[in-house]
Amino acid sequence: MNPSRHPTPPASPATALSVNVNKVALLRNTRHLAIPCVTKAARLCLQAGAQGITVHPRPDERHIRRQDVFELADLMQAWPDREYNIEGNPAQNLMDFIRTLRPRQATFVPDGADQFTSDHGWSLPQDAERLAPWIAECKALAVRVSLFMDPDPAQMAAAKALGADRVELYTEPYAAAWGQPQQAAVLARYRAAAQAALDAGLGVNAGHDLNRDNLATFVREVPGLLEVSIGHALIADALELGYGATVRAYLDCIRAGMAAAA
Ligand SMILES: CC(=O)[C@@H](O)[C@H](O)COP(=O)(O)O
Ligand SMILES: NCC(=O)COP(=O)(O)O
Repeated sequence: MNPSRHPTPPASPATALSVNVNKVALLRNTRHLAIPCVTKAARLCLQAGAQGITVHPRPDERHIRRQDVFELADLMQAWPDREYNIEGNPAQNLMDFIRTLRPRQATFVPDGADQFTSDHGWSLPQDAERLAPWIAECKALAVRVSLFMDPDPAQMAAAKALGADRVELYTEPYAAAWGQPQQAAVLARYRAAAQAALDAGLGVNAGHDLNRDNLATFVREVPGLLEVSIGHALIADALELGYGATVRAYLDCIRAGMAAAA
């Protein structure tokens, strides 16, 4: 489909929304019926204005399978103004996808093969030596590199020194603190980590357990946020509201956060 014929998305907020479609694949994998369709979900999210699609093809293929990664790459060819973000551990299966598909962004996540979900970032400088060649290879392929990191200001300069373009702040601790007495203190850590990343010359992404309740505050409070990748809560909302209305609701949350920050 000619991209020029796609519906014009609403005015894009500075913070891009990348929809993670892992959980569409998880539901699909529970029957041999190819529904719900992962590429249809991605297309509907893009049509509603999502600026990107994210997948995390884990080695056990519990949700996103190799074929999904390739079919989504084909879909993204028709949306040249949107971004494809492939997440994974470069020590496992990620680099084969990067070499073959050259997505706009690769997000390095230090997950073990059988990990329940992502629950921590890289440790720098401890992980630096082994990450450096993978980062260099991605850069040589013109693939932007984002490192999944805990909100630790002290590690941001090392991420930049490694050649990373961005960091993705792991936001589960923020989501867990949402509405709790410690919310302000936790949010202050993310502000400090983002500012340290910006000071080091890194772009700032964020993700994990963001949702319609906690997103606007995070966008308002965290400086320089370029992208949020959101899957679990967004797909859960889409089961109730549909993909289009859900994506528009999340874009509204981002806009509200940007407006409050202005
Ligand atoms: C890296 C991260 O926080 C998520 O993008 C990750 O994809 C979640 O993985 P699951 O969808 O398997 O929980
Ligand atoms: N990098 C975070 C992501 O892609 C989605 O995380 P979640 O919203 O499924 O927790």
